[in-house]
Amino acid sequence: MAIATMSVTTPTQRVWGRQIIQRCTSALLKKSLRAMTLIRLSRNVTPAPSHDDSERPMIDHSSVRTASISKERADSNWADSGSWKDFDHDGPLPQPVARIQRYRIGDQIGKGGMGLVYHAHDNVFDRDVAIKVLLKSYQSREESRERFFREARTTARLQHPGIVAVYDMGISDDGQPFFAMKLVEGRTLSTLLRESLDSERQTQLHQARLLDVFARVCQTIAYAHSNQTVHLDIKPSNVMVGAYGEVHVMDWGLSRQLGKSPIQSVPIPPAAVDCISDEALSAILSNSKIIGTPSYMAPEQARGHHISVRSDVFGLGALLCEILTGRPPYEGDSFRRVYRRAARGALRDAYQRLDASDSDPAIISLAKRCLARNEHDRPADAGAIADQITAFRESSMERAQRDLCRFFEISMDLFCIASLDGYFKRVNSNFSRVLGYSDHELVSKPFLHFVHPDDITQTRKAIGALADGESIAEFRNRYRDCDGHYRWLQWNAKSIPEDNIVFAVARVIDAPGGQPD
Ligand SMILES: Nc1ncnc2c1ncn2[C@@H]1O[C@H](COP(=O)(O)OP(=O)(O)OP(=O)(O)O)[C@@H](O)[C@H]1O
Repeated sequence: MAIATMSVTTPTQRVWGRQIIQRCTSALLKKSLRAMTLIRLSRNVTPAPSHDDSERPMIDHSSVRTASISKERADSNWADSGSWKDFDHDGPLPQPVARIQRYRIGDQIGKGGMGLVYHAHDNVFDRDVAIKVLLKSYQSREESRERFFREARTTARLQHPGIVAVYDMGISDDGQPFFAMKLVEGRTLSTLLRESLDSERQTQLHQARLLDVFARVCQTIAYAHSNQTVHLDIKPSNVMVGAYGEVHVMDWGLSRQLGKSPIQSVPIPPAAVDCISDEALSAILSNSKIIGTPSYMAPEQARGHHISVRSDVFGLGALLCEILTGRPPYEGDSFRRVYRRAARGALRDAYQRLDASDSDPAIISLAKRCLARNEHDRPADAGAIADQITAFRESSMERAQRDLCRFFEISMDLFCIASLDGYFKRVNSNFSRVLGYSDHELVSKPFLHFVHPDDITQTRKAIGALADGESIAEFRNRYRDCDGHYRWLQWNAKSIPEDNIVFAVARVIDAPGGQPD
């Protein structure tokens, strides 16, 4: 393999030569870094929270919202964010904070369709927890109380790292139904998606992280499916991502145990969806007991037909659609418009947006299959989607590793990965061609061992700058070859401080006479 030895002669050519070196080396660095990033993600390395993260509130206050049902659902854009539950609306009166001897109740951290969620301290175990209290307007209704406790029981029964642990449930000292659960300190996926749209963080890296979250949601739902449980309300606001990357699927309030707790919904005939007036449709829907969130809902669920694990598969497809395109499958300026689209399975717009996204075709195709109008055309269950995501990530990792090896070996340059503690971790074959040492000799001694004594100080300075997080360091130094001669190298390096490593590319810039040109 050729070794890059520039033999430029005139000053103009020398400048041009340096520019080429810089351009080549930084392009190579960029490619290798991208490959390494994919490898890190595929290995499921969870980055430590950034400074950005630590400065945010620990709890996602942005998802506190008023969940209104009946009247407001008809004329607001509620369908984009709210759940449409088969129970009645919340009253306007403020709810007194529940009193429970065991817990010291703190700030309200969220409000859902059925309850208020508080930060609390468990005096018995001396730990912080979240406490959900049934909304006051439902407290007198036996059906609502039963539904609320069913949510607690279902969540407690499903024991999985992706589902919050429920610690306790009961009636507060002042008569309010409540349950206590693990406090998730993090943000909802809807907040993360909003951030990625708002900022320049809509990068390949960011999308890969979101796909990682999606894969974990699939695994959690797969576990629920293996326990005959369907969630039926999968959407970004029901996924919480903790400060250390843990992913929780929240809000099992609408879930059903297949065969045990069927939904007694009243099917809506296609003619009703298409032809009747908005008012008549509202009246039918109020009595239909259909559950879910129309923007993310499978057609059979929206029409009140038989639901199955494949209805959740559609919900996962809807989640993936929002990750890839920034928007859910169905949108509209009124609840009823969104509902009609969901009931008809009007997915053309979603498919077009998916096709236009710059995501990998394999992932786009998976999203479209999950969103198939006919449930039998969808993957069989969440486990099947999790398998496909895993296969995709593994093949991405293999590709990235292959790319990295290729960059290493086809490079005309000396290409290495070094750790900030002063050792090469990996060098390409050009090192031994230029310097004459074996790879083993190069990686087993500190790299300063090979550097000319007069260049050690400035080499240390460059490494120090990289360790301090400076992005690219360019410098020159002399390396001693196995015959005791020194070769001038021009370096371009970039550090990945969180992994304690440096990528570096060097070119030999010996000029006749042994001086750098
Ligand atoms: N265990 C928890 N730890 C931290 N925050 C929580 C926890 N449970 C819920 N929350 C917060 O409270 C909010 C309301 O949660 P809840 O489950 O009542 O309803 P929701 O899923 O947001 O809404 P809906 O029931 O209308 O779909 C959540 O969006 C979340 O921000």
